[in-house]
Amino acid sequence: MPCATPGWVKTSPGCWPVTPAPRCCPLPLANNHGATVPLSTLPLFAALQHSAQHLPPLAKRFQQNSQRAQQLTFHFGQSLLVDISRQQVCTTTLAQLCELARQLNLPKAIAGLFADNCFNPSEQRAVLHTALRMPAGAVLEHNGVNIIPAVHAELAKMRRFCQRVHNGDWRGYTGQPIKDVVNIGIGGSDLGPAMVCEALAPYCTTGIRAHFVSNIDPAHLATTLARLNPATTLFVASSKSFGTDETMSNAMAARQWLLNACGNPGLVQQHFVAVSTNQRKVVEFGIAAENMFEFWSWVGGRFSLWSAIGLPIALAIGFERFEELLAGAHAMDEHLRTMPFEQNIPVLLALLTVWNHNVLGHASEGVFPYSQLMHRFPAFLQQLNMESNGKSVTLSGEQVSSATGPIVWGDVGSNSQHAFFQLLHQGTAVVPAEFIGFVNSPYDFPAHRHKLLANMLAQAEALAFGKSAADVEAELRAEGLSEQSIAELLPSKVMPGNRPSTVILCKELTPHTLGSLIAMYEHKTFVQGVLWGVNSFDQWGVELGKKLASGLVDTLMGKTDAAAHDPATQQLVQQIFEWRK
Ligand SMILES: O=P(O)(O)OC[C@H]1O[C@](O)(CO)[C@@H](O)[C@@H]1O
Repeated sequence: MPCATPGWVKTSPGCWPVTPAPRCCPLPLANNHGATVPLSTLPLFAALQHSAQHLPPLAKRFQQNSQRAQQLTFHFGQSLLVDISRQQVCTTTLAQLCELARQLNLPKAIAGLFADNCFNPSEQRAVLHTALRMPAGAVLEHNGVNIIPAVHAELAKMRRFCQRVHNGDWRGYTGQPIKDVVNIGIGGSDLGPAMVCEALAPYCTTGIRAHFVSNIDPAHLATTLARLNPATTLFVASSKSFGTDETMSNAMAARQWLLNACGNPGLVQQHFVAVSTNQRKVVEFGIAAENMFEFWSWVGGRFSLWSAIGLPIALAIGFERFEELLAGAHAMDEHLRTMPFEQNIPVLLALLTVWNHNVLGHASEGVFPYSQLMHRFPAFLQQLNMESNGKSVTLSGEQVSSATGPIVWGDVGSNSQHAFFQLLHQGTAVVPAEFIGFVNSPYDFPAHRHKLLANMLAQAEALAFGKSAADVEAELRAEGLSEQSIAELLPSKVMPGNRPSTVILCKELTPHTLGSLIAMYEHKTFVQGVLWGVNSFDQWGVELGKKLASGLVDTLMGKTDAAAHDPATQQLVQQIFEWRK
């Protein structure tokens, strides 16, 4: 944001309305974790573009190299592998991409991420979410103070709280133990915990049911409360800023619901805890400071599920399982920090985005978990990646010279096969796909499990190798079709193939594996941002809409005129007034 003082930048806590008032801070002179030159100006990038003009078909690549599948499969421990052999790359391309990353300062940026040297300049904040999953004995200094003891002190507070809830020592206004926990938050204060609780449903054995309310649509809160007993319900008001309108409105309405039931404001305390960085606002809201779980400005909202924002996860799956999630993420941190780029999974995945998006021009990335439990994973990834890398200016404020964040989208398999995979196979847009599969499942119906994985494998194969005109013709001929019918049907039945995909195969969906998988995508996002030279840790693009919405609330409540708005908005406001009951 521009500021009156040249070379300075206006910052805010990243929420609206902004309190305290925006302040001015010096802009760092040099960016300390991004590429110092644009990707597109490097001779190596031109070489990659040149090589992309003559890509052999995937079928030919496999024919010519019998070791291709093994050479392009990367293992993470004993329970996760990433197979990129169906991407339009060879080992030479990968070596060039890795060299490109080195030329774009990636080694320094990765080291910086683990050493308090990764910075979010437009909000004047450090980026230290990896500290949240470091073991107790680790040391990570921020402003001269080792922050790991504070991280573990907060984890210990969460553990004690979980024990009290699980043992039935934390009781509601009638003296009954808590049975349901409702997380009230949005964006990073909702998507991560909601996704993890759903993904780890088989581990939700503590007897505490977790619910999530995020939307300002009253249907979300109303339908959730309708299923609950206020006497046995605990609310977790979750907001980094404790100023987000949706969360505050839902939290206030939930408090009123509780008050209506118990009739005594003093008893509401037993049903509300908060997770935030803003103690003043939490206390102003009426939640006691001792019932607040803290995290820190150096944790970005979309990277925060490892902090106290993960409290509903720990309540649902138990604290020990939550620690396994953290350990899985830490293992991926170590992988990113120590592995050479040529075997570094998050780095390779980010480089494949550069290859597919910047070199080959594919505008979106599809992510398809073959797991019903991973239903919310694409939505989580959308915030993680698109809020981080949907940027058009570099860290130093210049317009970017190449495309940044692709559109990330997806849904679970096999459902998505019956919805939009047609476009993936035969549409004019090529969508690089990431398939995520799990070999084992705690559920019965073994035949279903075989079918699920078979479908995933089949999709990757069909995308890569397609079906040639010769094969289609032979098939139609075998069916005894006339020459005319064959000629008519053939074009619609040919599958072009050569459509890139990655298969991420995991042994089982455990807390540890899920932690690693999420951290893998966090690091993929971070590395992409470094390669594009953007600030992956701010989100100024969402602010204008929040401000306009606030003004329009007054208009819809009849307090202000719509005249200040554009003609299209005025017309719609008029229609709302006419139709409103
Ligand atoms: O946790 P908070 O401060 O309520 O913010 C919620 C979400 O809103 C955003 O700021 C975007 O509006 C996200 O970045 C964040 O995760």
